[in-house]
Amino acid sequence: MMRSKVLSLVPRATGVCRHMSTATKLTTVAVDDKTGIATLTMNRPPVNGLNLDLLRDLNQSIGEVEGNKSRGLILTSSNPTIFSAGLDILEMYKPDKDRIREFWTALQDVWLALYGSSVPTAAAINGHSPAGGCLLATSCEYRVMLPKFTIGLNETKLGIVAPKWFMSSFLSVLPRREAERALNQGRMFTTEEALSIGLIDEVAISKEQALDKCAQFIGTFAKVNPLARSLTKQQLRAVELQQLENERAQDLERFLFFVNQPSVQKGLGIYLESLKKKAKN
Ligand SMILES: CC/C=C\CCC/C=C/C(=O)SCCNC(=O)CCNC(=O)[C@H](O)C(C)(C)COP(=O)(O)OP(=O)(O)OC[C@H]1O[C@@H](n2cnc3c(N)ncnc32)[C@H](O)[C@@H]1OP(=O)(O)O
Repeated sequence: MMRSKVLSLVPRATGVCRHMSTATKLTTVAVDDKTGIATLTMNRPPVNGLNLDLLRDLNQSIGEVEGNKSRGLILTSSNPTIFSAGLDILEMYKPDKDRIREFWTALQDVWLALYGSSVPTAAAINGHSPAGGCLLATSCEYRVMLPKFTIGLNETKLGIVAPKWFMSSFLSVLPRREAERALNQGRMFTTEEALSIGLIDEVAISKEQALDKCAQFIGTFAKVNPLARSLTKQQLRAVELQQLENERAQDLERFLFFVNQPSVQKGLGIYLESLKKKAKN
């Protein structure tokens, strides 16, 4: 049996105010004593929407894994049908002007930390993974997904535009022609389609099997010099990482300008309503 050391496992607060800042954790990190692999689990009901609090916790947890000499990181979800619904639209709809800056900055931080992580990373995608969920999955080096779910960057379908660094992660996984078409169409892929196009690496029949397969992938580096491996990864990813580092401020301003356009706000409102109606039916 796996002996896990839970590094941070604090119950979630039941507060209802969406802008409430809490000291509670929306992620947990468990390190397997035998393999040394850390499993980072997102736990923000109902859909792991990436709000400011979850992004901050993710960033802190990735930092914890970097700091605790783990052999690798597996990203997954405690929700049995949703990996992550992507960015929490409530953060972007009628936003608070200070909080939205912190929100986007935290998202940039998470991407820089995950895409640039020095340890091998894998995503056990145990549920739907649209937009920001797909960003997290494609920031990892390996993806194992359960059947009958969907993954993709659907931004154009929402009338919004994925930033360049979302595209970079996508392009690090898919051939350019496929990535370009999927991005322009805002296409969501089923698990089977994602496998055939190369957006995911393997299909697993259960979360447990997905975690095993991710651990096996990380295990393939056991005999590779860790410093040589991590410097190689960082060199391969340096251009995209450096580009966001250099353009962080402009990227934030671009986002703020776009999100505050009346037409974008209107579109987000309609989309939120459609999600709520769907949830009621
Ligand atoms: C202007 C911005 C500019 C640039 C930004 C560009 C980058 C953007 C990246 C993004 O990530 S945008 C977000 C994109 N995400 C989506 O389109 C996913 C939307 N959600 C779904 O498709 C589904 O909810 C699901 C994830 C497939 C899960 O389906 P399920 O049937 O299990 O749940 P349900 O739809 O009933 O939802 C439950 C509950 O959660 C609310 N919800 C869902 N997704 C979001 C979200 N992304 N943000 C906020 N809230 C979300 C949904 O409304 C329901 O709420 P309710 O219970 O209060 O009705």
